[in-house]
Amino acid sequence: MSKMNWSQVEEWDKKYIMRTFATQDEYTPFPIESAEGDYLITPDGTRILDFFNQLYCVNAGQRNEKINNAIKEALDRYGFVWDAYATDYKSKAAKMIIEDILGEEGWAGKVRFVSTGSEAVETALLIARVYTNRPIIVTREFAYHGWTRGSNAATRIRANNCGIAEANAETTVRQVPGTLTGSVLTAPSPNCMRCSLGHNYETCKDADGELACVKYTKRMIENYGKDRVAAVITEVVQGAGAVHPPEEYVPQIRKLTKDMGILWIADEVLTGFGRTGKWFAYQHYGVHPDIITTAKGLSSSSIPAGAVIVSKEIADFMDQHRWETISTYAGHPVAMAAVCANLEYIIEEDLVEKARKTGAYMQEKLYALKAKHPSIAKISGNGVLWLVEIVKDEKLTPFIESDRNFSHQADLKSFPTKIIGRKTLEKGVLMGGAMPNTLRLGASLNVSREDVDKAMDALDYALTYIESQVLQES
Ligand SMILES: Cc1ncc(COP(=O)(O)O)c(/C=N/[C@H](C)c2ccccc2)c1O
Repeated sequence: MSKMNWSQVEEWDKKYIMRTFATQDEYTPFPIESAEGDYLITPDGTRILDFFNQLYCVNAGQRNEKINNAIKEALDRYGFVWDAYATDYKSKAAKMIIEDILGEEGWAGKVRFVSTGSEAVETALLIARVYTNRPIIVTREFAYHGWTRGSNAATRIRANNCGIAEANAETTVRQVPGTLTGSVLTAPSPNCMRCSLGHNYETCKDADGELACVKYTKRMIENYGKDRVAAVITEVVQGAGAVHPPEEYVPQIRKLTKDMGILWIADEVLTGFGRTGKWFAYQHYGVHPDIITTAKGLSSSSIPAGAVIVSKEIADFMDQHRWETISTYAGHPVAMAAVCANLEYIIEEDLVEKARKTGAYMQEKLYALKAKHPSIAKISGNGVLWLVEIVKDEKLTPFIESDRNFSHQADLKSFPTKIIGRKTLEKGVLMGGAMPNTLRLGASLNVSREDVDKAMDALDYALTYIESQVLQES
């Protein structure tokens, strides 16, 4: 039991900290006293299984011993030096990424470290624009690429873009004035179950097998002028927007960008470093991007770190030019020590293969639940990142009609993902999703089979409850 005065912690938390996702009146502190593996421990000693894996970012598990020891060792020497200086940790981290992890593919040239995923995307967008000398970026519906001005201009989560809204009031939300979306085009998301083009996976491919959403993307770029477009940026699996693409999508986006002389940025902030059962999610498709952005699993969030990985061609070009971005903590020596230890741990423990095997087990368990629960319409995913579409009936009616285009005006408590989250917490499991009708499941890459079973039992309990509610209403 903690000796901390937690009522004081909660009082100060509520009194002095600005909160998001809720008004101050709606907000109630959720105190966490410590964390371990896949568990969060509350001040009264309750252990909660975290199937959010925080924000799908603690790949090596909480308080990983190897990473913590490396941080302690680094603290014997550092302090802090900014990115202008070379340190053993930063150079080793870069070498491990380019040679030890990506060396076999042969395309990756250099790395630039930053502190967050948004900064990695900001850097990638800057590099893509200066390298091509073109202004336009193509993003997709429901994309999440960060909250900073450039990365948020490529984000298409309406609730994230829409500024502020009063709680459940029918007032119009107040947009963020001066948002920079003008230089970003929006292509359709490969969201087959609720396709914005009115297709479904069976009907959308043309005689050559091209997906309708890819054809639309091509026509949109042609209409704008491909010589004005710097890059297409994609999450390989849309994390916040919760969309796992059909297998044809990524190879067709790679072909489209190569054919049109446009860069492909793979935003692997959430999917990178083993999350999907490969080092990077693009590797499931036998292609490679021109630029990767990453964070989260780069250090397993032990200390904030992000990175941009660019091709040899882009690295050679940038090497011949003076250019400037300064992020004070980029390449922080202690963060780089954590990155090195994290990558060594993933390699030594073969976490990527463990994630792949856990993915097969989770798929089996989820399909067993699908056979039992009519509210599960679709399961998609791999590794330790799974999406579960929740519906009201066999006509696939969503509980929340606005679905991925919800705004913060909505009654957030009515979202099935929030209802399910409240019920799984009764069983000691944290679970949910940012989108109203789509659960997103994740844990550390070395989550135990017992903990997967515990999460599935909690989900079974929650789905039974939500289906009973639908029956009562009908
Ligand atoms: C593909 C991608 N790119 C960039 C960023 C921005 O990284 P950051 O936060 O600046 O380090 C993120 C962050 N994900 C957010 C926090 C998320 C994840 C799951 C559900 C809801 C939200 C991301 O997923």
